[in-house]
Amino acid sequence: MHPDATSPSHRIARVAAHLNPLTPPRPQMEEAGLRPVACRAKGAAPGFKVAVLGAAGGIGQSLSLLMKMNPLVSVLHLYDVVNTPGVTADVSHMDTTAVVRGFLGQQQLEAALTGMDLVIIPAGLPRKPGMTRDDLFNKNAGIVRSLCEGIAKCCPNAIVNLISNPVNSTVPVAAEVFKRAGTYCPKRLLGVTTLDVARANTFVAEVLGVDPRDVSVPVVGGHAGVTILPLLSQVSPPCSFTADEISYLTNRIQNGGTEVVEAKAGAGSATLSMAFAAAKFADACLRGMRGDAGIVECSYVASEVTELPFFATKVRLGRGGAEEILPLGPLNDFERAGLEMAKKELAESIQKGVAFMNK
Ligand SMILES: NC(=O)c1ccc[n+]([C@@H]2O[C@H](COP(=O)([O-])OP(=O)(O)OC[C@H]3O[C@@H](n4cnc5c(N)ncnc54)[C@H](O)[C@@H]3O)[C@@H](O)[C@H]2O)c1
Ligand SMILES: O=C(O)C[C@H](O)C(=O)O
Repeated sequence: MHPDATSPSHRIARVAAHLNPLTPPRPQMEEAGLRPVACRAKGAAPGFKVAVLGAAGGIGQSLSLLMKMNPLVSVLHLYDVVNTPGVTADVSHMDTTAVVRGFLGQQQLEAALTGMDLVIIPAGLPRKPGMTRDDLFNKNAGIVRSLCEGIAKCCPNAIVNLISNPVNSTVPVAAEVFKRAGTYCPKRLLGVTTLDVARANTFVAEVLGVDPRDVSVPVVGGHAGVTILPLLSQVSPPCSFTADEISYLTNRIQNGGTEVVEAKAGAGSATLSMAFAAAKFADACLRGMRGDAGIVECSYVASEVTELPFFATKVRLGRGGAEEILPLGPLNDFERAGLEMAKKELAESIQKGVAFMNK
C-alpha cells in the first residue's frame, strides 16, 4: 500500500467514492493502492453482487436490510422507480460488509443490473382484500417483462428470484422474455415459494407443539390458493395428523396470504414474513452458488415432474441455480386429489403468462 494511503485526504476520497458509487475510482486512489470499497470483499471473503428490484416497497425495504446483513453479499444494488435514495442512504449505514448503491428510475436500470450475480424481484402491486393474485396480472406482468428485459441485456447469467405476483404466471412471462432474448436457462429462473414453506412449518409446529425451526414441510405446486399443496405426509420429522388437522392445516397454508391481506385491511399483503422468506431463499441460492453441497429448497421452476412446464417442488441449488429438480415422492389419496386441482389451475395460469408475451 502507498505510504499515504491511510492519510486523512485519502480516507476522505475513499469515503466520497463510496457515497457516490457511480463515480469511477480515481486514478490517484489506485496509484495509492486504494481500492474502492465495493471490491474489498472480493478477496479472501466470498462475495456476490446482488440486486433487489422494487427495493423501496414493503418487501423490498426489509429484504434490502436482510441482504445487507448477509455476509455472502459484497455489493448490494437497490433499484426502484421511487424512493431509492432514502432507502439506500438508510441501509448503507449498517456496519456490515456489503457496499450498497441506489438506482432510481428506468434510466438507471441497466446500471443497477450490470455485473449482478443474483437478482431478486419484489417489484409490483400487492393485493387488497377481495382480490386474487391473478387480479394483479395485467400490471405486474408488464413490470416483470421490462425488468427481465433489463436482466437479459445486462446480467444474462444472473440467477433470478422472482417474487412478484401472480408467481404462477410471472415466472412463465420471465421465461418467455429470456427465450426471446436468447438467454433463457431454466436453472437460473426461480419463483419464490418459500413463504408457503415458512407458513407450513409454522402452522404444523403450532399443531405439534414443537419449535418451527425443527419442522420441514415440502410445499409443491404453485403459489396461489389450491395450487399451494403442502405435503403433510412428508413432514420431517415424521409425524401423523388427524383428518381434521389435515383439513385445517391445508386450508390455513393455502390461505395464509389472504389471512394477512385481510388483517392488513387494504394496507397491502405480507411484507415482513415475505422479506424473511425471500432472504432465506436468496441465502440458500448464494450458498449453492458458492458451491455448498446439499442445499435443497422448494421453488417454482421449469420442471418435468408433472406434464406442466412449470411446477414447484424441492430443488437442489448449486453453482448454476436449480441444478436438480427433485421428484414429488409418495403422495396419499388426499394429496393426489389436491395435485389434480392444483394442476388444473396452474395450467391456466402458465398459459396466461405465455400468452401475454405472444400478444
Ligand atoms: N411470492 C410470494 O410469496 C409473495 C409474497 C408477498 C408478496 N408478493 C408480491 O410481491 C409484490 C410486491 O409486494 P409489496 O408488498 O412489496 O408491494 P409494494 O407496493 O409495497 O412495493 C412494490 C414496489 O415495487 C415498485 N415498483 C413498481 N413498478 C416497478 C418497476 N417497474 N421497477 C421497479 N420497481 C417497481 C414500487 O415502486 C414499490 O416500491 C406484489 O406483487 C406481491 O403480491 C409475493
Ligand atoms: O397473498 C398475497 O397476495 C401475497 C403473497 O402471495 C402471500 O402469499 O402472502
